[in-house]
Amino acid sequence: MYLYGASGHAKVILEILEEQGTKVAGLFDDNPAVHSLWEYPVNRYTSDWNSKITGMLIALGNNHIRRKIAEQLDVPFVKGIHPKAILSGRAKVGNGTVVMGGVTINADTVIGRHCIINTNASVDHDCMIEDYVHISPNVALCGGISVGEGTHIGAGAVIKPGILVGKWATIGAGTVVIRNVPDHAVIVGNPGSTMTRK
Ligand SMILES: CC(=O)SCCNC(=O)CCNC(=O)[C@H](O)C(C)(C)COP(=O)(O)OP(=O)(O)OC[C@H]1O[C@@H](n2cnc3c(N)ncnc32)[C@H](O)[C@@H]1OP(=O)(O)O
Repeated sequence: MYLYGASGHAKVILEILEEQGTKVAGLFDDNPAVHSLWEYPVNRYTSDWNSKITGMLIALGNNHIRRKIAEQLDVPFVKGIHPKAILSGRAKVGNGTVVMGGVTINADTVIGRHCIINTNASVDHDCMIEDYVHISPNVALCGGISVGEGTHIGAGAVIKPGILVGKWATIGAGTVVIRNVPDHAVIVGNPGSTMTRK
């Protein structure tokens, strides 16, 4: 089992895998100055590794970069689920996705591939979360919400039931979303509205 990315996000994923009892052989990072993370070796990735890798998670928080790396690598992706996350037996989680400690995912919710469901987030019943989404710490998604590919929901945001959030949108930290969000929008505040700069 290997991770791609040797940042702070990788530290959290490493500890999930340690808790799961999954043996991690090492990490990859594009920065040639990085040779280890804790006791784990960090290598540069080349296609020679493809046949040696039986499980991989991409430990990169940026949704665009995570998609780029996922599309480049020809390896099997696995999921990482913290033992102290609460997952309904009727929820589905795609490969490449990580679910951090304290998360709750309720019935009939579907989470796509290469998502991050971060510490203490709550994703309630009947939600549909597409690939490469990051749901940050302490986010509350009520029931029946859809979140499009690549969207980042900032820490502590709250989204009202049944809301549709578009693709590659950004919801600022602490935002309260009460209306549907178009693709690529940046929404902040309470009630949430399009971000403007002075
Ligand atoms: C484990 C982990 O760490 S997971 C990582 C979780 N990360 C997050 O939750 C970060 C979420 N990111 C944010 O909230 C950011 O502020 C963003 C993406 C919404 C905006 O970032 P930037 O583009 O750098 O915007 P910037 O900081 O220049 O702010 C622009 C304006 O919007 C306002 N603004 C920015 N973010 C917010 C917010 N979350 N809520 C309300 N207003 C905001 C600013 O006050 C500023 O207003 P002003 O021009 O009147 O002073």
